This record gives sequence, structure tokens and C-alpha cells, in this order.
Amino acid sequence: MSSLVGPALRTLRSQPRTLIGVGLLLVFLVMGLFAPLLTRYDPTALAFDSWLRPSAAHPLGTSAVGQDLFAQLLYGARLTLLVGSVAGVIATVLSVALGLAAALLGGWVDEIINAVINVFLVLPGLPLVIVASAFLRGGGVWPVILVISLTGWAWGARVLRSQAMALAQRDFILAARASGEGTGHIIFRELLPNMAGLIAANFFGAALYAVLSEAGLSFIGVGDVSLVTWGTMLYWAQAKSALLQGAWWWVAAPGLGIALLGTAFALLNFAVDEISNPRLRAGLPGRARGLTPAQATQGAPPAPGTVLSIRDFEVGYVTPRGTVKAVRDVSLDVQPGEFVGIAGESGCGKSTLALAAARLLDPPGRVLGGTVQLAGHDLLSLSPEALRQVRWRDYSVVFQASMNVLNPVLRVRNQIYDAIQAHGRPDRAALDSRARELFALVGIRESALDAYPHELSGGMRQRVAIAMALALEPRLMIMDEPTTALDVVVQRQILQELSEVRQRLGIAIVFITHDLSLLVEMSDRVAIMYAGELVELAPAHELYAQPAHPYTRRLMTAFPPMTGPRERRSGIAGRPPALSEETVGCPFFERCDRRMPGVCDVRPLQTYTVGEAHTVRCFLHDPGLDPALKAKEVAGVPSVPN
Ligand SMILES: Nc1ncnc2c1ncn2[C@@H]1O[C@H](COP(=O)(O)OP(=O)(O)OP(=O)(O)O)[C@@H](O)[C@H]1O
Repeated sequence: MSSLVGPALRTLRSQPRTLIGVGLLLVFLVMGLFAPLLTRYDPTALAFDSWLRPSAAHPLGTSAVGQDLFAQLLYGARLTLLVGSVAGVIATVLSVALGLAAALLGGWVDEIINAVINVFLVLPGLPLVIVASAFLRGGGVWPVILVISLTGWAWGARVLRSQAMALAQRDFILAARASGEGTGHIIFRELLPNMAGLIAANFFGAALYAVLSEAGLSFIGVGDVSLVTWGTMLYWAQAKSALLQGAWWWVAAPGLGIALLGTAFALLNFAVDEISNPRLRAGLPGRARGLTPAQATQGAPPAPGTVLSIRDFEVGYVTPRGTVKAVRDVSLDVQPGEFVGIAGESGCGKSTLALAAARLLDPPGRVLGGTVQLAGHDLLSLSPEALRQVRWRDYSVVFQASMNVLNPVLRVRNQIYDAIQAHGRPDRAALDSRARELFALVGIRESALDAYPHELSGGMRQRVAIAMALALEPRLMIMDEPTTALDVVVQRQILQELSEVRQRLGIAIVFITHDLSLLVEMSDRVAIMYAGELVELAPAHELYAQPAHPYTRRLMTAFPPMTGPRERRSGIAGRPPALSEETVGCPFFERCDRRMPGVCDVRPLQTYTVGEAHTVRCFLHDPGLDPALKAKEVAGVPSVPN
């Protein structure tokens, strides 16, 4: 919750519309709460002459029966706000409870809830309210509130049910369930915080509906017209022909009150959306992650011509249990046409690095520091519109699940056309020839252009996704395990075609996989990640011949080579450290057969250069270190031959 206070205050300060919303609501609250202090008149007392014009004694004049209209406006604010807020709360509580019950219990419970919601949605709202309130007529304000709440909850329940159902399938909820967390924990710690924005928006929407419904009911005389609300003021003004009498202020004052209260709710609704939705408040990521402009531009400038330059990059997942720092101090440059492979065990931060660098990281993921320059653009500072211009034209992304982005009801041809048209409008003939060209590039027969996605195999669909990513011949393609879901033969074919396409078009590729032996064959350079750190970076052949980091050597022995005789492979004993904790020294210390206690577990990790374009983060390569220390091997940790 505290993580929302900062953004809330920032949004309040930076958004004039939020300030206006808060200001208006405060004015109405003061009017309602302090009405007895702001006027000495009883709003219902028939104490004055009728039809008095506005004056110092009666700022809004008097009614047809001699009541002070200013007093009515003040006391009317009180009941109007009461109706809005209480009906808003009841409708929201109902919506949240039903939405959560449907999502968590599923099955027949969900079916019944869904059916009830649908019935309430198709029932025409106003006639229902009129009929219901006709039964409860004259009972004061509470029946009105009850009727409005019970007729106004269904829309919110539908939206909240959908969101709860979508969240219930997200990995973090499934993980919480799998780890045995109780329903209370899942509802209050996992689901509700993620639904906070929508719940608040739902409340303001329901409150607005309640205020308008009460005004509407009162105006047509169905509510309790003996109460003083802005709605009943309008009713009496109309009943006594105020406009014909020239007393337009009798209509204008409550009308304006209702309009401004509605405006306040709507503005607050926007603000809540912005505070609770990290994507909206992260319009400018440099600002969102709390970096000063100076911090956002830190780092050495990349070499001229560099396509992608990542500097001092830090990325984390901000969770209720703390921040999981998945990418730690990573710097990496990619040159035009270069194939850079990134390998490492599962969970070492490869995907997080790719997603964050491509500005595709979803909350709770957040860039915590560093810069990403792509062909001269400071990618992290681009506005969404500027980013749209750059994405696909300057860089594209292909993920393992990219084949699933194909729309099942559109022919592949149209989807390819859309990708080509993303930044221009070539004519039909040009589109057709480009689509054929792209299909030839990724090795798909032209006839597949007229297929629907379900008519193609997984491998073909993934090739279509790659063709779409190639459509605008970007300078860089970021590919995160693009072939992992496919069988080995298809995987091999796609990789060969990719390699040819890259050479022909000069596109740089950052390719992520667990499979180091595959990368060594494909890449110009290979980066090895471990526990969020980039621990070794070297030309592929050099990494293969002389791996410098003990982890790289272990990783090499863990995968069979793609060619050559079959050998017995050994895994890596132990587990990487938890990324939610800060590591002192080398994160591989516990699993390392060459570890040097007193050095590796104590000193801050540094990068050493061990060859041209070959760097490693390992103290074994510290030229200033006592060679006697390096010679020792650690008992109990299986060693790997150099
Ligand atoms: N939404 C999330 N919330 C919290 N932690 C997360 C989230 N997503 C990923 N992580 C953590 O971030 C770390 C890095 O994950 P990431 O998916 O980047 O690793 P990876 O090397 O790509 O793994 P894989 O090869 O299995 O895809 C992991 O420890 C993971 O548990």
C-alpha cells in the first residue's frame, strides 16, 4: 500500500485535473458537513416570503413556499453525497465479492453469478429503479440508496469478475496456491492489491450512477420528495415552474452541483487509474523508476555505429515480499549485423533483460537503473508514441510464444500486410510482393499466405511471427527462445534460415536460450548470465576454447554439443542464490570449484578483461591477486578440467 502513496502524491501534484477533482469534492464535502455553520436557516422551514430574488440575506433567493434555496443547496449536498458514497460502497462491495467468488470458486458458482449479472445487465435500468422505488416510496433516503445500489452493481461485477478471473490464472497466483497459501492470503495479499485501481474506479462509477439516479428519480417525483437533495430541489423547481417565474437560479444551482460532482468523480476516477496502473504512471520510465535525469543518462557513450548499447542496467520485480533483482549491473553493446547469444540457467534473468531492454516488461517488473540506447534513441525515455515509431522499424522482438500472437480469425496474409504497413502504406502489389519475399526468407511456401493460423503447424506459425518481425528490416531483432517450443529438426531449420537472413539483411540479433552449445555454433559473441549478472562475454569460438568463468565451464559440460560423438554430461550441483537478496561478492561462490574464501565472498564483484573483447566477472582473473590463492581447489565441489 505504501508503494502507492508516493505515486499518489506525485499524480496529485503533476496532474491539474486530479487537483480539480479533489478540490471540487472537498468543496462539496465542506458544504455538506458544515452546512449548519454555513447557513443559519433550516432548509425546510417556510420562514420567508416566496419567490425572493437572490440577495445578501438569501444568496439563491427563496422558493415558491418561502424556503431559503442556499440552505437547501448546502443541506442537499449532504444527502446527495451520502446517497453517492453509500450506494457506491454497497455496489462496489457486491461487485468485488461476486467477482472474487466467481473467479476463485469457478464451476457452477461462477455460472450462477454470471447468469445473475447478465440478467441485471439486460434489465433496463431506469424502469427497474422506478418500479423498485415506487414500492419503497416515502421511506426516507435509505430505501432510495438500497434500490440504487441493487440496480447499479452489475456492470462493475462483470468487469471485476473478468479481472479476478484473469488474475487468478497469472503465474504469481498459481505459484502462491502451489506453495499452499490460504484463500485469505490469495484474496487480500495477491488479488485485491492488483485490483485496487479497478475497484476504486468502480466505486467512483457507481457513486456517479447513484447521484444521477437519485436526481433522476427525484426529478420525476418517484423518490422521497420530502427530503432535501439536489434532485428534489430540481423536482420542486420544475413543479413550481421556476423557469417560467424567472427564478432560473433555482434550477441552475442544483443542476450545476450535480454536474460538478459528476465531474469530480470522473476526474478522480482517472487519477486512481493513473496511480494504480504502473503502465500509465510509467509514461516516461526515467521518471517512473525514480531516476533523476542525470542518472537516466549515466554511462559511457557507446562506440559510433553501435546498434544496441545497454549500460549499468538494473531490473527488478517489486513484490509484496521485496524486490527480486533479476538483472544486476549489466552492460552490453551490439554492433550492426552481429549475432549475440545470451545463455544461462533458468531464472538467471535472460528474459527479464530482453523484455526490459525492449520496453516490454510488465509490472511488477520495473527498470531500477541504467540506460538502453538503440540506434541513438534513449529507449527508456521515449514516450509511448515515440516508442511506437521505433518498435518494428528499428527493433523487433520474437518470443517463444510469438506464434500465438496471430489472430485466429484473420488470414495470415492480412496479418503480414498489417506488419508491413505498420509504418507506411504501400499499394497492394507492393504488399503482396513483400509478403512473398518475407515468406521466402523464412522458408514458408507462398500458399500459406492464404491460410488461417490454425491450418499451419507450430513451426510454420513461429516462422510467420519471425517474418512479421523482419517485415520492416529492423536494425535489431531480440529473440527470446524463439524456437524452444519446436522440435529439434524444425528448430535447426529455422536457425539456419535466420542466420542467412541476418547475413543478407545485416540485422543484428540478440538471441536468448538455455542451450549454450547451440549459441556457440550460431553466435559471433556469447554472453553468459548467472543470478542476474552478466558473468562472461566473449567471441563464441574463444568462449568455447577458453571459457574463463568456472560457471561457463560448468555450463559447457552440462549441454551436449550439436555435432560430434556422444558424451556423458554433468549438471551443476547446487542452486543459484535467491534474487530477492543482495549478494556480497560472487553469486556463484557456493557452487564454484575454484572459489577463494576471503576474496570471492567478500569483495565487490568486478569485471576483468582476459582477451580482446573477452571480459569476465571472476576474481581468478584479478591480476593483482596472490597466485597461491588461485591455485587451491575447493574440497567437496566437483571440479571441471580447464
Ligand atoms: N513477475 C515476477 N515476479 C517476481 N519475480 C519474477 C517475476 N518474473 C520473473 N521473476 C524472477 O526473475 C528472475 C529472472 O527470471 P527470467 O524469466 O528473466 O529468467 P530466465 O533466465 O529468462 O529464465 P528462463 O530461461 O526459465 O525463461 C527469476 O528468479 C524469476 O523468478
